[in-house]
Amino acid sequence: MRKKIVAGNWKMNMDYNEGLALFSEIVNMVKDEITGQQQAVVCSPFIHLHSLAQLAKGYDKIAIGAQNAHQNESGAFTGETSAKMIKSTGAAYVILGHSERRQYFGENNELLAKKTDTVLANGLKPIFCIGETLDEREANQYFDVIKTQLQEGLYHLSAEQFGQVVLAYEPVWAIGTGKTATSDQAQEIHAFIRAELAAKYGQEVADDTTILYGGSANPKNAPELFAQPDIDGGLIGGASLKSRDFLDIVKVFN
Ligand SMILES: O=C[C@H](O)COP(=O)(O)O
Repeated sequence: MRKKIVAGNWKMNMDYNEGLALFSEIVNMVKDEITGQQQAVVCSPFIHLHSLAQLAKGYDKIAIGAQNAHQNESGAFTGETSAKMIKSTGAAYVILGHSERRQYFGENNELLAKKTDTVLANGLKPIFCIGETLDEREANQYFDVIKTQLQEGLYHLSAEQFGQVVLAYEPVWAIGTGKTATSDQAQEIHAFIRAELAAKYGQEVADDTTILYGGSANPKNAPELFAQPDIDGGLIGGASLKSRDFLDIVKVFN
């Protein structure tokens, strides 16, 4: 049975103290209100990781993640953060290939394949993002775009390695725009992704892979999105910055 996950992506928000205050609220709510088997993950800026991991100690329903990692193990890469450093904070997940990294920092599938290897080698789980832009959707290229992102970014992994990967489908046109994919649109792509995984790795691996939806998800639309058979949770941006909204989304799986 695959894991249900609701991951918050704080992006470049929250100074150190604001982040700790928000996370403390989240931990209290998770502890008191989560009755299901779902996992809440908070992906914060690097500066918060260690402190959040300390606050989360002893609560298995909440885990910490980073939003990026360098592809090299260590070295002269001023300003970068390695997977080993992230692991040492107590974090368990790393978002890779978010569309903002692809768009603003030039991250392509080839680079993301290397980052995935480094993250896995350090015992972290990638939350690997894929999804089409508005132009690609309007040109009806979205299935091809997603297939290529999977092939070039992840298909070099063995089935065993792939078992550590969480996927996040994020249509770029729905991120931060208030324009959510309909549950039917999202389900169509999630089912497509799962069929692709079955063709590559077999049905068992496909059935065990958690595939999140991201893009203007909120407490109102999450119940319908998460009710779809192939949507196993969400990668939440804006709504993860408010503890009540984030928790209400996590609670959809109670
Ligand atoms: O990583 C999260 C996604 O980019 C979604 O962001 P959003 O919920 O603000 O649209």
